[in-house]
Amino acid sequence: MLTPDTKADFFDRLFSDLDFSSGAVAAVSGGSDSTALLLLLKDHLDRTASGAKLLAVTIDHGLRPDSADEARLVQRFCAERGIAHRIFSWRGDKPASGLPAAAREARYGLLAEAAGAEGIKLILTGHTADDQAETVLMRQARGDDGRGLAGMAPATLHDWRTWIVRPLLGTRRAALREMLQARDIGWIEDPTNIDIRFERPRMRAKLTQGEGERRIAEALARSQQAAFARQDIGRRAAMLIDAFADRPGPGLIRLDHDFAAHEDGEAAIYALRILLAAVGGVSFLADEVRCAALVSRLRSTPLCATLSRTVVDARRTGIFLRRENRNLPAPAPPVDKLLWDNRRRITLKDGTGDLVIAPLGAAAPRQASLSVDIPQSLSRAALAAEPSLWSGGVCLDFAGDHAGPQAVSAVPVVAPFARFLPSFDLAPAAAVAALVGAPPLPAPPFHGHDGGLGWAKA
Ligand SMILES: Nc1ncnc2c1ncn2[C@@H]1O[C@H](COP(=O)(O)OP(=O)(O)OP(=O)(O)O)[C@@H](O)[C@H]1O
Repeated sequence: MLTPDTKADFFDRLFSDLDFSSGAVAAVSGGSDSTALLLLLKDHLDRTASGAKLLAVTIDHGLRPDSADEARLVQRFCAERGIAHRIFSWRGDKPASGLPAAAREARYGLLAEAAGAEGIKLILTGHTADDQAETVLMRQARGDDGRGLAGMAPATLHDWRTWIVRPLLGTRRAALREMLQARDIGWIEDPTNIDIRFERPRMRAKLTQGEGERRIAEALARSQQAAFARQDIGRRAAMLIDAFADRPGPGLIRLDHDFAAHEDGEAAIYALRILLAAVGGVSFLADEVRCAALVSRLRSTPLCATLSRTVVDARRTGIFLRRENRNLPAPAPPVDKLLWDNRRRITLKDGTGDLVIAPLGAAAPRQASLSVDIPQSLSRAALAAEPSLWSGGVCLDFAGDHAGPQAVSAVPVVAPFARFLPSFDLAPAAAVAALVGAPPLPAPPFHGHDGGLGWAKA
Protein backbone atom coordinates (compact mmCIF):
# COMPACT_ATOMS: atom_id res chain seq x y z
CA MET A 1 0.00 0.00 0.00
CA LEU A 2 1.43 3.38 -0.96
CA THR A 3 1.43 6.03 1.78
CA PRO A 4 1.52 9.72 0.75
CA ASP A 5 5.32 9.74 1.28
CA THR A 6 6.09 6.60 -0.69
CA LYS A 7 3.73 7.88 -3.38
CA ALA A 8 5.71 11.12 -3.68
CA ASP A 9 8.85 9.02 -3.89
CA PHE A 10 7.34 6.76 -6.50
CA PHE A 11 6.20 9.65 -8.67
CA ASP A 12 9.56 11.39 -8.27
CA ARG A 13 11.43 8.36 -9.52
CA LEU A 14 9.52 8.57 -12.80
CA PHE A 15 11.65 11.55 -13.76
CA SER A 16 14.86 11.05 -11.82
CA ASP A 17 16.81 9.59 -14.76
CA LEU A 18 15.90 12.31 -17.22
CA ASP A 19 18.29 14.99 -18.35
CA PHE A 20 16.46 18.31 -18.06
CA SER A 21 19.47 20.45 -18.95
CA SER A 22 17.77 21.83 -22.09
CA GLY A 23 14.40 21.99 -20.30
CA ALA A 24 11.23 20.07 -21.15
CA VAL A 25 8.05 20.45 -23.13
CA ALA A 26 5.06 18.76 -21.46
CA ALA A 27 2.42 17.77 -24.01
CA VAL A 28 -0.84 18.55 -22.23
CA SER A 29 -4.24 17.89 -23.79
CA GLY A 30 -6.01 18.61 -20.49
CA GLY A 31 -7.06 14.98 -20.03
CA SER A 32 -6.35 13.24 -16.74
CA ASP A 33 -3.05 11.65 -17.76
CA SER A 34 -1.32 14.67 -19.22
CA THR A 35 -2.64 16.92 -16.44
CA ALA A 36 -1.13 14.49 -13.93
CA LEU A 37 2.09 14.42 -15.93
CA LEU A 38 2.35 18.19 -15.82
CA LEU A 39 1.76 18.44 -12.08
CA LEU A 40 4.14 15.61 -11.20
CA LEU A 41 6.80 17.05 -13.48
CA LYS A 42 6.39 20.52 -12.01
CA ASP A 43 6.72 19.08 -8.48
CA HIS A 44 9.81 17.18 -9.52
CA LEU A 45 11.50 20.16 -11.16
CA ASP A 46 10.62 22.46 -8.24
CA ARG A 47 12.34 19.98 -5.92
CA THR A 48 15.35 19.03 -8.02
CA ALA A 49 16.00 21.47 -10.86
CA SER A 50 14.12 24.68 -10.21
CA GLY A 51 16.07 26.50 -12.95
CA ALA A 52 15.03 24.04 -15.66
CA LYS A 53 12.81 25.45 -18.37
CA LEU A 54 9.30 23.94 -18.41
CA LEU A 55 6.89 24.67 -21.24
CA ALA A 56 3.42 23.11 -21.42
CA VAL A 57 2.08 22.85 -24.96
CA THR A 58 -1.46 22.11 -26.10
CA ILE A 59 -2.22 21.27 -29.69
CA ASP A 60 -5.57 22.44 -30.96
CA HIS A 61 -6.33 19.91 -33.67
CA GLY A 62 -9.44 21.84 -34.69
CA LEU A 63 -11.36 18.59 -35.03
CA ARG A 64 -14.05 19.25 -32.41
CA PRO A 65 -16.00 22.46 -31.80
CA ASP A 66 -14.77 22.61 -28.17
CA SER A 67 -11.08 22.13 -28.88
CA ALA A 68 -10.11 25.83 -28.79
CA ASP A 69 -11.98 26.35 -25.47
CA GLU A 70 -10.30 23.28 -24.01
CA ALA A 71 -6.89 24.57 -25.01
CA ARG A 72 -7.71 27.85 -23.21
CA LEU A 73 -8.73 25.89 -20.10
CA VAL A 74 -5.28 24.32 -20.04
CA GLN A 75 -3.79 27.77 -20.56
CA ARG A 76 -5.64 29.07 -17.49
CA PHE A 77 -4.68 26.02 -15.45
CA CYS A 78 -1.02 26.65 -16.28
CA ALA A 79 -1.23 30.41 -15.64
CA GLU A 80 -2.63 29.71 -12.15
CA ARG A 81 0.44 27.61 -11.40
CA GLY A 82 3.03 29.84 -13.00
CA ILE A 83 3.77 27.37 -15.80
CA ALA A 84 4.61 28.76 -19.26
CA HIS A 85 2.08 27.51 -21.81
CA ARG A 86 1.59 27.74 -25.55
CA ILE A 87 -1.20 26.68 -27.86
CA PHE A 88 -0.36 25.47 -31.37
CA SER A 89 -3.10 24.92 -33.95
CA TRP A 90 -3.14 22.28 -36.63
CA ARG A 91 -4.00 24.27 -39.72
CA GLY A 92 -4.58 23.17 -43.27
CA ASP A 93 -6.67 20.45 -44.82
CA LYS A 94 -7.52 17.38 -42.77
CA PRO A 95 -7.48 14.04 -44.63
CA ALA A 96 -10.76 12.15 -45.10
CA SER A 97 -9.17 8.84 -44.15
CA GLY A 98 -6.37 8.03 -41.71
CA LEU A 99 -7.28 11.02 -39.56
CA PRO A 100 -5.87 9.72 -36.22
CA ALA A 101 -2.49 8.99 -37.84
CA ALA A 102 -2.40 12.37 -39.59
CA ALA A 103 -3.36 14.13 -36.36
CA ARG A 104 -0.59 12.30 -34.52
CA GLU A 105 1.99 13.21 -37.19
CA ALA A 106 0.88 16.87 -37.05
CA ARG A 107 0.81 16.87 -33.22
CA TYR A 108 4.37 15.63 -32.89
CA GLY A 109 5.54 18.01 -35.60
CA LEU A 110 4.03 20.97 -33.72
CA LEU A 111 5.33 19.77 -30.34
CA ALA A 112 8.82 19.48 -31.83
CA GLU A 113 8.47 22.95 -33.34
CA ALA A 114 7.48 24.34 -29.93
CA ALA A 115 10.46 22.62 -28.31
CA GLY A 116 12.88 23.70 -31.05
CA ALA A 117 11.84 27.33 -30.76
CA GLU A 118 12.93 27.25 -27.09
CA GLY A 119 16.06 25.17 -27.63
CA ILE A 120 14.42 22.29 -25.73
CA LYS A 121 15.35 18.74 -26.75
CA LEU A 122 12.90 16.79 -24.61
CA ILE A 123 9.14 16.34 -24.96
CA LEU A 124 7.19 14.41 -22.33
CA THR A 125 3.79 12.83 -22.98
CA GLY A 126 1.25 11.34 -20.60
CA HIS A 127 0.90 7.85 -22.14
CA THR A 128 0.09 5.35 -19.40
CA ALA A 129 0.24 1.60 -18.84
CA ASP A 130 -3.45 1.50 -19.83
CA ASP A 131 -2.61 3.14 -23.18
CA GLN A 132 0.19 0.63 -23.63
CA ALA A 133 -2.07 -2.36 -22.95
CA GLU A 134 -4.67 -1.01 -25.40
CA THR A 135 -2.00 -0.49 -28.06
CA VAL A 136 -0.63 -4.01 -27.67
CA LEU A 137 -4.09 -5.62 -27.71
CA MET A 138 -5.16 -3.63 -30.77
CA ARG A 139 -2.02 -4.65 -32.61
CA GLN A 140 -2.47 -8.24 -31.56
CA ALA A 141 -6.04 -8.20 -32.87
CA ARG A 142 -4.68 -6.93 -36.20
CA GLY A 143 -2.22 -9.82 -36.34
CA ASP A 144 0.95 -7.75 -35.77
CA ASP A 145 4.18 -9.66 -35.24
CA GLY A 146 6.47 -9.57 -32.20
CA ARG A 147 7.98 -6.27 -33.34
CA GLY A 148 4.67 -4.41 -33.06
CA LEU A 149 3.72 -6.14 -29.82
CA ALA A 150 6.49 -4.25 -28.06
CA GLY A 151 3.95 -1.40 -28.09
CA MET A 152 5.02 2.18 -27.50
CA ALA A 153 8.70 2.73 -26.71
CA PRO A 154 9.65 4.50 -23.48
CA ALA A 155 11.49 7.04 -25.65
CA THR A 156 11.24 7.93 -29.35
CA LEU A 157 13.52 10.19 -31.34
CA HIS A 158 11.55 12.56 -33.56
CA ASP A 159 13.16 13.80 -36.80
CA TRP A 160 16.53 12.50 -35.51
CA ARG A 161 16.57 15.52 -33.20
CA THR A 162 14.01 15.73 -30.38
CA TRP A 163 13.34 13.04 -27.78
CA ILE A 164 9.76 12.15 -26.92
CA VAL A 165 9.76 10.40 -23.55
CA ARG A 166 6.80 8.64 -21.89
CA PRO A 167 7.60 8.54 -18.17
CA LEU A 168 4.13 7.27 -17.16
CA LEU A 169 4.19 4.21 -19.39
CA GLY A 170 4.46 1.93 -16.36
CA THR A 171 1.84 3.78 -14.31
CA ARG A 172 -1.87 2.97 -14.28
CA ARG A 173 -4.36 5.68 -15.14
CA ALA A 174 -6.32 4.98 -11.93
CA ALA A 175 -3.28 5.91 -9.80
CA LEU A 176 -2.93 9.21 -11.64
CA ARG A 177 -6.63 10.03 -11.30
CA GLU A 178 -6.47 9.17 -7.62
CA MET A 179 -3.60 11.63 -7.24
CA LEU A 180 -5.56 14.35 -9.08
CA GLN A 181 -8.70 13.72 -7.02
CA ALA A 182 -6.68 13.86 -3.80
CA ARG A 183 -5.54 17.34 -4.88
CA ASP A 184 -9.05 18.29 -5.93
CA ILE A 185 -8.02 18.82 -9.54
CA GLY A 186 -10.36 18.05 -12.40
CA TRP A 187 -9.63 17.26 -16.03
CA ILE A 188 -11.22 17.41 -19.46
CA GLU A 189 -13.06 14.31 -20.69
CA ASP A 190 -12.49 14.08 -24.44
CA PRO A 191 -15.69 12.64 -25.99
CA THR A 192 -13.56 10.97 -28.67
CA ASN A 193 -12.19 8.67 -25.96
CA ILE A 194 -15.61 7.00 -25.64
CA ASP A 195 -16.61 7.21 -29.30
CA ILE A 196 -16.81 3.56 -30.26
CA ARG A 197 -16.56 4.34 -33.95
CA PHE A 198 -12.82 4.41 -33.21
CA GLU A 199 -10.73 1.33 -32.47
CA ARG A 200 -9.06 2.51 -29.25
CA PRO A 201 -12.25 3.53 -27.41
CA ARG A 202 -13.76 0.15 -28.36
CA MET A 203 -10.76 -1.62 -26.85
CA ARG A 204 -10.84 0.66 -23.80
CA ALA A 205 -14.52 -0.16 -23.23
CA LYS A 206 -13.85 -3.89 -23.53
CA LEU A 207 -11.11 -3.69 -20.93
CA THR A 208 -13.47 -2.28 -18.31
CA GLN A 209 -15.46 -5.50 -18.45
CA GLY A 210 -15.08 -8.92 -16.77
CA GLU A 211 -11.61 -10.16 -17.67
CA GLY A 212 -10.26 -6.68 -18.42
CA GLU A 213 -7.69 -6.47 -15.63
CA ARG A 214 -6.26 -9.89 -16.43
CA ARG A 215 -6.01 -8.97 -20.13
CA ILE A 216 -4.24 -5.71 -19.28
CA ALA A 217 -1.69 -7.50 -17.10
CA GLU A 218 -1.05 -10.09 -19.80
CA ALA A 219 -0.70 -7.45 -22.50
CA LEU A 220 1.83 -5.50 -20.42
CA ALA A 221 3.88 -8.64 -19.75
CA ARG A 222 3.78 -9.52 -23.45
CA SER A 223 4.92 -6.04 -24.45
CA GLN A 224 7.93 -6.27 -22.13
CA GLN A 225 8.99 -9.59 -23.60
CA ALA A 226 8.50 -8.28 -27.12
CA ALA A 227 10.48 -5.10 -26.35
CA PHE A 228 13.33 -7.18 -24.99
CA ALA A 229 13.32 -9.47 -28.03
CA ARG A 230 13.20 -6.49 -30.41
CA GLN A 231 16.16 -4.80 -28.73
CA ASP A 232 18.06 -8.05 -28.77
CA ILE A 233 17.55 -8.79 -32.46
CA GLY A 234 18.30 -5.14 -33.21
CA ARG A 235 21.68 -5.42 -31.50
CA ARG A 236 22.48 -8.63 -33.37
CA ALA A 237 21.45 -7.05 -36.69
CA ALA A 238 23.63 -4.01 -35.90
CA MET A 239 26.63 -6.28 -35.33
CA LEU A 240 26.12 -7.89 -38.74
CA ILE A 241 25.79 -4.51 -40.43
CA ASP A 242 28.98 -3.28 -38.74
CA ALA A 243 30.86 -6.43 -39.67
CA PHE A 244 29.65 -7.11 -43.21
CA ALA A 245 28.39 -3.91 -44.85
CA ASP A 246 30.26 -1.01 -46.40
CA ARG A 247 29.55 1.86 -48.79
CA PRO A 248 31.96 1.69 -51.70
CA GLY A 249 30.49 4.77 -53.38
CA PRO A 250 27.55 7.16 -53.55
CA GLY A 251 24.24 5.33 -53.34
CA LEU A 252 25.85 1.91 -53.23
CA ILE A 253 25.94 -0.50 -50.26
CA ARG A 254 27.93 -3.71 -50.42
CA LEU A 255 27.36 -6.76 -48.21
CA ASP A 256 29.96 -9.44 -47.88
CA HIS A 257 28.76 -12.91 -48.94
CA ASP A 258 29.39 -14.07 -45.36
CA PHE A 259 26.43 -11.90 -44.35
CA ALA A 260 23.89 -14.18 -46.04
CA ALA A 261 25.73 -17.28 -44.85
CA HIS A 262 25.93 -16.13 -41.22
CA GLU A 263 24.73 -18.59 -38.59
CA ASP A 264 22.46 -15.96 -37.02
CA GLY A 265 20.05 -16.10 -39.94
CA GLU A 266 17.30 -14.39 -37.97
CA ALA A 267 19.49 -11.32 -37.43
CA ALA A 268 20.58 -11.34 -41.10
CA ILE A 269 16.94 -11.25 -42.22
CA TYR A 270 16.18 -8.41 -39.81
CA ALA A 271 19.28 -6.48 -40.92
CA LEU A 272 18.30 -6.93 -44.57
CA ARG A 273 14.75 -5.70 -43.88
CA ILE A 274 16.21 -2.51 -42.39
CA LEU A 275 18.88 -2.04 -45.07
CA LEU A 276 16.44 -2.46 -47.94
CA ALA A 277 14.09 0.12 -46.42
CA ALA A 278 17.01 2.50 -45.85
CA VAL A 279 18.46 2.16 -49.35
CA GLY A 280 15.04 2.31 -51.01
CA GLY A 281 13.86 5.27 -48.93
CA VAL A 282 10.87 3.40 -47.51
CA SER A 283 9.54 4.24 -44.06
CA PHE A 284 8.57 0.68 -43.09
CA LEU A 285 10.83 -2.38 -43.01
CA ALA A 286 10.93 -4.67 -46.04
CA ASP A 287 8.60 -7.67 -45.93
CA GLU A 288 9.89 -10.37 -43.57
CA VAL A 289 8.86 -13.44 -45.58
CA ARG A 290 10.31 -12.07 -48.82
CA CYS A 291 13.53 -11.08 -47.08
CA ALA A 292 13.86 -14.55 -45.55
CA ALA A 293 13.48 -16.07 -49.03
CA LEU A 294 16.02 -13.60 -50.41
CA VAL A 295 18.62 -14.39 -47.73
CA SER A 296 18.38 -18.09 -48.43
CA ARG A 297 18.66 -17.55 -52.20
CA LEU A 298 21.64 -15.25 -51.63
CA ARG A 299 23.47 -18.14 -49.98
CA SER A 300 23.75 -20.08 -53.22
CA THR A 301 23.09 -18.13 -56.40
CA PRO A 302 24.10 -14.89 -58.04
CA LEU A 303 20.87 -12.98 -58.46
CA CYS A 304 19.28 -9.66 -59.20
CA ALA A 305 16.00 -8.86 -57.45
CA THR A 306 14.05 -5.77 -56.44
CA LEU A 307 12.40 -5.36 -53.06
CA SER A 308 11.44 -2.25 -51.12
CA ARG A 309 12.51 0.00 -54.06
CA THR A 310 16.00 -1.50 -53.73
CA VAL A 311 17.85 -3.49 -56.36
CA VAL A 312 19.71 -6.41 -54.78
CA ASP A 313 22.48 -7.41 -57.16
CA ALA A 314 24.53 -10.35 -55.93
CA ARG A 315 27.81 -10.84 -57.81
CA ARG A 316 31.08 -12.59 -57.18
CA THR A 317 32.52 -9.52 -55.42
CA GLY A 318 29.61 -8.96 -53.06
CA ILE A 319 25.90 -8.34 -52.63
CA PHE A 320 25.19 -4.81 -53.86
CA LEU A 321 22.18 -2.73 -52.83
CA ARG A 322 21.08 0.42 -54.63
CA ARG A 323 17.91 2.49 -55.02
CA GLU A 324 16.02 1.32 -58.10
CA ASN A 325 15.85 3.90 -60.85
CA ARG A 326 12.04 3.96 -61.06
CA ASN A 327 9.68 6.36 -59.33
CA LEU A 328 12.35 8.80 -58.27
CA PRO A 329 11.22 12.32 -57.38
CA ALA A 330 10.58 14.60 -60.34
CA PRO A 331 12.91 17.60 -60.70
CA ALA A 332 11.64 20.35 -58.37
CA PRO A 333 12.91 23.36 -56.45
CA PRO A 334 14.43 22.15 -53.16
CA VAL A 335 12.18 22.66 -50.10
CA ASP A 336 13.67 23.29 -46.65
CA LYS A 337 13.35 20.37 -44.18
CA LEU A 338 11.73 18.15 -46.80
CA LEU A 339 12.80 14.52 -47.02
CA TRP A 340 13.94 14.04 -50.63
CA ASP A 341 12.93 10.55 -51.77
CA ASN A 342 12.77 9.74 -48.05
CA ARG A 343 16.57 9.37 -48.23
CA ARG A 344 17.94 12.89 -47.76
CA ARG A 345 16.97 15.72 -45.48
CA ILE A 346 17.10 19.00 -47.39
CA THR A 347 18.36 22.14 -45.71
CA LEU A 348 18.27 25.45 -47.54
CA LYS A 349 20.32 28.53 -47.01
CA ASP A 350 19.37 31.93 -48.31
CA GLY A 351 19.50 32.74 -51.99
CA THR A 352 18.68 29.41 -53.61
CA GLY A 353 17.46 31.30 -56.70
CA ASP A 354 16.41 29.08 -59.58
CA LEU A 355 17.90 25.87 -58.20
CA VAL A 356 16.28 22.52 -58.95
CA ILE A 357 16.98 19.23 -57.21
CA ALA A 358 16.68 16.08 -59.31
CA PRO A 359 18.05 12.54 -59.52
CA LEU A 360 21.41 12.69 -61.29
CA GLY A 361 20.07 10.25 -63.91
CA ALA A 362 21.72 10.32 -67.30
CA ALA A 363 24.11 13.04 -66.12
CA ALA A 364 25.96 10.46 -63.97
CA PRO A 365 29.53 10.40 -65.29
CA ARG A 366 30.30 7.52 -67.61
CA GLN A 367 33.59 6.90 -65.84
CA ALA A 368 31.99 6.27 -62.47
CA SER A 369 33.96 3.18 -61.55
CA LEU A 370 35.09 3.18 -57.95
CA SER A 371 37.46 0.24 -57.89
CA VAL A 372 38.27 -2.81 -59.94
CA ASP A 373 35.83 -4.80 -57.79
CA ILE A 374 32.87 -2.67 -58.71
CA PRO A 375 31.61 -2.74 -62.27
CA GLN A 376 31.09 0.65 -63.87
CA SER A 377 27.49 -0.12 -64.76
CA LEU A 378 26.73 -0.66 -61.07
CA SER A 379 28.43 2.52 -59.81
CA ARG A 380 26.72 4.50 -62.52
CA ALA A 381 23.27 3.06 -61.81
CA ALA A 382 23.69 3.85 -58.09
CA LEU A 383 24.91 7.36 -58.81
CA ALA A 384 22.00 8.01 -61.18
CA ALA A 385 19.52 7.76 -58.28
CA GLU A 386 21.46 10.24 -56.11
CA PRO A 387 20.24 13.83 -55.79
CA SER A 388 21.88 16.49 -57.92
CA LEU A 389 21.49 20.23 -58.06
CA TRP A 390 20.74 22.10 -61.27
CA SER A 391 20.72 25.76 -62.16
CA GLY A 392 19.29 26.96 -65.47
CA GLY A 393 19.58 23.46 -66.95
CA VAL A 394 23.21 23.09 -65.88
CA CYS A 395 24.18 20.36 -63.39
CA LEU A 396 26.20 21.87 -60.56
CA ASP A 397 29.08 20.15 -58.90
CA PHE A 398 27.10 18.96 -55.87
CA ALA A 399 28.11 16.44 -53.24
CA GLY A 400 25.17 17.51 -51.12
CA ASP A 401 25.98 15.45 -48.03
CA HIS A 402 26.92 18.20 -45.65
CA ALA A 403 25.60 21.57 -44.66
CA GLY A 404 28.71 23.18 -46.08
CA PRO A 405 28.92 26.46 -47.93
CA GLN A 406 26.49 25.29 -50.63
CA ALA A 407 23.03 26.83 -50.80
CA VAL A 408 21.47 23.41 -50.36
CA SER A 409 22.48 20.38 -48.34
CA ALA A 410 20.92 16.95 -48.71
CA VAL A 411 22.04 14.98 -45.69
CA PRO A 412 21.45 11.19 -45.71
CA VAL A 413 18.77 9.84 -43.37
CA VAL A 414 17.92 6.32 -42.19
CA ALA A 415 14.57 6.08 -43.96
CA PRO A 416 12.63 3.72 -41.67
CA PHE A 417 13.64 5.74 -38.61
CA ALA A 418 13.98 9.25 -40.01
CA ARG A 419 10.68 10.56 -38.59
CA PHE A 420 10.18 8.33 -35.55
CA LEU A 421 12.92 6.17 -34.06
CA PRO A 422 11.62 4.06 -31.16
CA SER A 423 14.28 3.43 -28.53
CA PHE A 424 13.97 -0.34 -29.17
CA ASP A 425 15.67 0.19 -32.54
CA LEU A 426 18.59 2.42 -31.54
CA ALA A 427 21.34 -0.09 -32.26
CA PRO A 428 20.42 -0.90 -35.88
CA ALA A 429 19.56 2.76 -36.53
CA ALA A 430 23.04 3.83 -35.36
CA ALA A 431 24.70 1.10 -37.46
CA VAL A 432 22.83 2.12 -40.63
CA ALA A 433 23.46 5.82 -39.93
CA ALA A 434 27.21 5.17 -39.86
CA LEU A 435 26.91 3.11 -43.04
CA VAL A 436 24.96 5.61 -45.14
CA GLY A 437 26.70 8.70 -43.77
CA ALA A 438 23.74 10.04 -41.76
CA PRO A 439 24.56 12.23 -38.74
CA PRO A 440 25.21 10.30 -35.51
CA LEU A 441 22.34 9.94 -33.06
CA PRO A 442 22.00 12.79 -30.57
CA ALA A 443 22.78 12.11 -26.91
CA PRO A 444 20.13 10.05 -25.10
CA PRO A 445 17.71 11.94 -22.84
CA PHE A 446 19.13 10.37 -19.69
CA HIS A 447 21.85 11.48 -17.30
CA GLY A 448 25.15 9.95 -18.38
CA HIS A 449 23.66 6.53 -19.19
CA ASP A 450 21.20 5.03 -21.61
CA GLY A 451 18.27 4.43 -19.24
CA GLY A 452 18.35 0.75 -20.22
CA LEU A 453 17.48 1.65 -23.78
CA GLY A 454 20.19 -0.45 -25.33
CA TRP A 455 21.99 2.65 -26.54
CA ALA A 456 24.42 1.71 -29.24
CA LYS A 457 28.18 1.83 -29.12
CA ALA A 458 28.46 5.63 -29.06
N1 LIG B 1 -4.08 17.97 -28.09
C1 LIG B 1 -2.98 17.63 -27.45
N2 LIG B 1 -2.11 18.58 -27.04
C2 LIG B 1 -0.97 18.25 -26.38
N3 LIG B 1 -0.64 16.98 -26.09
C3 LIG B 1 -1.47 16.00 -26.47
C4 LIG B 1 -2.68 16.27 -27.16
N4 LIG B 1 -3.30 15.09 -27.39
C5 LIG B 1 -2.52 14.15 -26.87
N5 LIG B 1 -1.41 14.67 -26.31
C6 LIG B 1 -0.30 13.96 -25.63
O1 LIG B 1 -0.31 12.61 -25.99
C7 LIG B 1 -0.62 11.79 -24.87
C8 LIG B 1 -1.49 10.64 -25.28
O2 LIG B 1 -2.58 11.09 -26.04
P1 LIG B 1 -4.05 10.51 -25.85
O3 LIG B 1 -4.81 10.91 -27.05
O4 LIG B 1 -3.96 9.09 -25.46
O5 LIG B 1 -4.48 11.33 -24.58
P2 LIG B 1 -5.79 12.16 -24.24
O6 LIG B 1 -6.91 11.22 -24.09
O7 LIG B 1 -5.95 13.29 -25.20
O8 LIG B 1 -5.41 12.84 -22.85
P3 LIG B 1 -4.67 12.32 -21.57
O9 LIG B 1 -3.61 11.35 -22.01
O10 LIG B 1 -4.13 13.56 -21.00
O11 LIG B 1 -5.70 11.69 -20.69
C9 LIG B 1 -1.28 12.72 -23.89
O12 LIG B 1 -1.11 12.24 -22.57
C10 LIG B 1 -0.53 14.01 -24.13
O13 LIG B 1 0.72 14.01 -23.48
